[in-house]
Amino acid sequence: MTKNKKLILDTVQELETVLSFDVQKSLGDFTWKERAHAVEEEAGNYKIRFYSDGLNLTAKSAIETVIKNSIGKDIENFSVYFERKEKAPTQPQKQPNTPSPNHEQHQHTQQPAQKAEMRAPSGKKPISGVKRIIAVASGKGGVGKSTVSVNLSLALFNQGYKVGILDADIYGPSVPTMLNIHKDPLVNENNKIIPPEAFGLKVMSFGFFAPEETAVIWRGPMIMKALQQFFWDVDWGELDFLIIDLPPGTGDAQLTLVQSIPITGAVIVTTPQNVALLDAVKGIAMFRKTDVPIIGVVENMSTFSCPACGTETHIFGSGGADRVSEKFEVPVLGHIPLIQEIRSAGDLGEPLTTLPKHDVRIRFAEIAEKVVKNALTMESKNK
Ligand SMILES: Nc1ncnc2c1ncn2[C@@H]1O[C@H](COP(=O)(O)OP(=O)(O)OP(=O)(O)O)[C@@H](O)[C@H]1O
Repeated sequence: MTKNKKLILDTVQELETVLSFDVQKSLGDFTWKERAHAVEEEAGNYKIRFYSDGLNLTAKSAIETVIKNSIGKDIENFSVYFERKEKAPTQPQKQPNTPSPNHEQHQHTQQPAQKAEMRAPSGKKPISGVKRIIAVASGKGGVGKSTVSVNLSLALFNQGYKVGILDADIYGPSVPTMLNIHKDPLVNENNKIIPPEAFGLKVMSFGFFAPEETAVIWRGPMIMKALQQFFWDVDWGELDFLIIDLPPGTGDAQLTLVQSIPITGAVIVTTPQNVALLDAVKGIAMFRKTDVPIIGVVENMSTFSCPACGTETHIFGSGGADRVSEKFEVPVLGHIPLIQEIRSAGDLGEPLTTLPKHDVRIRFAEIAEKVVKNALTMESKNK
């Protein structure tokens, strides 16, 4: 039991790295570790004692959600116990039937936690030298998000921009393979990580640090800490665009990520199937709620080109991205066909956008032009 209490306290104290900037700011003069100061256990119930001096209800709710998301998977019965560290100079008269101002207890016994509001905090921290950050997202895995991230990055590079790509997909970091990078990043004299370069792109990926088989055991706080290092401890130099290949889905990792840095806009990747489109819709909703503009939708694997006769078949249905576009008033940036060459180019680390005059290169060039145009429009609106 004692061991459990220590483990819970250690885990909670590590959560500082996943707090939004708004909550971090509201901690004031107390550090997170000072506030999350003890864990008590009685009859299998764990009480996490937290000093809440100066915190408003929104901050408390966000703190509860962060704690619940971290330890709620492993421990069923726990409560966050908010109390004052410093006694108020004069204790107010206690009103009948009002709770004591000194503590409020929030029990989490099999009850859904209060959902923290999905609002983008104002305190986003820019990445030094990076002019625009574009998130490439999909509601579901395997739709070609990394393929689009890599080829879009190269298409922007082909148009003369300075481009970096950050592979934030902890569960399937495929960018190093797709760009054929097999060298480990070095650290410069200022202790900044130097991103390896491939085909003119600066590249950073979880894949450099965690082999695929170990990546899945990383827990939320570790992932967030690593991501934050990728934002602010990498020597990105001067970039016109940083493309971030997000992990698939719309969970807490994605949410924290989009709330940490000022994202110019998001590109949503989908395939024409209904199920993928529903996931794309969730992705759009997440970005809208966090005030990140949608640059547009790329429909991947839209048609199958028969390598023998060249016939185009809509094997996953058709018009999906157009339906999303109409419903949410977001532009369609382009359609990429399902062709075996894209898969083999990905496996070999020779992206098709590096080959002159290839149809896929032309399609991504058009997508990149629209991305630049829309991103610049968004940027000027924000000024
Ligand atoms: N248009 C395409 N035609 C043929 N193969 C494709 C196409 N797009 C992607 N692929 C292949 O599909 C597989 C999954 O693509 P990719 O890794 O880009 O998807 P993802 O959405 O990033 O997946 P994950 O969620 O696992 O990160 C890869 O083998 C890739 O080469």
